[in-house]
Amino acid sequence: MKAGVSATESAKTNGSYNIAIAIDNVSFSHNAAHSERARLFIEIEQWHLYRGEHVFLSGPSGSGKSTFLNLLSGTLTPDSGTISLLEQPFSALSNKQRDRFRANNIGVVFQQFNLIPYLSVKQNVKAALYFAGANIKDKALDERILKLLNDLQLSNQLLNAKADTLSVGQQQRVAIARALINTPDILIVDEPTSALDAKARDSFMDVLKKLAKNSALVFVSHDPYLKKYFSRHMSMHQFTPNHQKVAGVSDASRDASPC
Ligand SMILES: Nc1ncnc2c1ncn2[C@@H]1O[C@H](COP(=O)(O)OP(=O)(O)OP(=O)(O)O)[C@@H](O)[C@H]1O
Repeated sequence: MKAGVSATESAKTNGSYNIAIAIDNVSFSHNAAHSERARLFIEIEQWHLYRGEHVFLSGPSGSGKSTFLNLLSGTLTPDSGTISLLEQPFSALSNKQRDRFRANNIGVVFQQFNLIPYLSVKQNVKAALYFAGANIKDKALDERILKLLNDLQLSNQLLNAKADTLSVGQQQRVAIARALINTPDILIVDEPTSALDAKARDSFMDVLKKLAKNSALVFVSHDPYLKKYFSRHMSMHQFTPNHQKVAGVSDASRDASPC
């Protein structure tokens, strides 16, 4: 059992919960004192995402997408209301428990990938296992890393290459491997395809959708082309009703069944 989340973990083992993310009456705004920019107000009465459900979130630059993702991953705290992941309200966890919960249950792919440049591909992926409390000397983990990298079409020869020697597309795949190695129930992916050409973008989406099949996936992108991969679409302006109107993207649409 993982520290501080025993009820959640036992539910996870039994597969007894279906809602991966639940948001209730949340409001948030950045501290105006720290910003001369237009102030963003996020207000969400009720929102949830099921296990295995994949949602496409869009909105123009500055509309609050990254802020929303930071609320979901617990790196920002709402001013009011509750965000629960796997039925665990974040507010009930200490900082240490929150870090461990995040490492065990949430995979994040950042816009800039955030790989550790001087570590190898293998070491970057292993770091995620380490933070989740795994015994990284276990040889079986090396097999798991290799398999995942192969699934992501990364050559074995790159295993010991330093992250800062990789192409952008290769870095992106390592970032996905790092996010998926703990088989997270929740996957948060922020603008991952901006550096890819059309062919690489399609192949990336196919692999991501397949590997994230059982995870709740929140996928942020400016690229309307990618909407076709998702049956549920949202625009950030649904969450910012009292902020300036955000142009461009249609309101939520949702299939009855998960993607
Ligand atoms: N730490 C902060 N303090 C104050 N304001 C902030 C902070 N971070 C973001 N903001 C403001 O909140 C708003 C939303 O920013 P955010 O980065 O969430 O938008 P975004 O939709 O992710 O943009 P992009 O697509 O360019 O990444 C912007 O007006 C931004 O200036």
